[in-house]
Amino acid sequence: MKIDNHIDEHDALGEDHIGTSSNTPLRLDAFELSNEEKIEIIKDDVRHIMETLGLDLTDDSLSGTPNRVAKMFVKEIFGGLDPKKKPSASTFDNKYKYGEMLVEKNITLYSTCEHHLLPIVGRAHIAYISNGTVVGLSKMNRIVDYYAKRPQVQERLTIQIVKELQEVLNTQDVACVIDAKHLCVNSRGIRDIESSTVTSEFGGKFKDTTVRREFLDYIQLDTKF
Ligand SMILES: Nc1nc2c(ncn2[C@@H]2O[C@H](COP(=O)(O)OP(=O)(O)OP(=O)(O)O)[C@@H](O)[C@H]2O)c(=O)[nH]1
Ligand SMILES: [Zn+2]
Repeated sequence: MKIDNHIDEHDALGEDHIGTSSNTPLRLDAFELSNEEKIEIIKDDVRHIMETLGLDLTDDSLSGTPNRVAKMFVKEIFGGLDPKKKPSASTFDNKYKYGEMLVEKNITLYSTCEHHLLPIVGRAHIAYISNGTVVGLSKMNRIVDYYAKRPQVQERLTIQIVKELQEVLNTQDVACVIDAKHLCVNSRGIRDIESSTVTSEFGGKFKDTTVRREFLDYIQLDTKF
């Protein structure tokens, strides 16, 4: 079981099928269609859903919706399924010998729940301790955005962000906390508007309680979003 154009270096497809990896579960033929071909197919699918719901697609407010939704899926909210969109993370030597943790906090997060295809909205907080390499600050926000733009569960998203940065920075000493609202919980089903979900992944030195505490103190998790 192998694909040539795999979605990123963490995605060994075989592992997904036994449910033990943090990879996005992908079909073997995930990369056979171009984005334009995907848009054409999804457009028909959305039109079919709308017509099944009884909507009149000749109405000028609705007629453009299938195309609009298809483009939004492929190019925007699920754009992180396209490996070409993966941000290249510029790294630099830690010439200044900065030895403390660096925290990039309150990174705006928009993702989509893979169970209901409803939005997940929140904040990601990242920390790392340099092992000789530093990464451009904005690249951390870009990595969050790339992995968020997929159908996701918050647990997997958190782990994918940490794994990516561990690779970019060549160190295990990376941590990520995500605090997010799931509209599938807030706006339907149980309809609990107040609840949010916190997930975390602590690698290397962040497994130490004092180091972890320092990170958590910096991000003060009562941040509202
Ligand atoms: N673990 C986890 N669960 C999630 C995430 N996003 C949504 N869910 C949950 O996925 C579950 C899907 O459960 P189902 O019982 O199949 O779906 P449902 O009948 O729509 O459930 P309700 O939301 O309770 O109405 C729900 O409990 C969601 O709250 C996530 O990121 N992580
Ligand atoms: Zn959901």
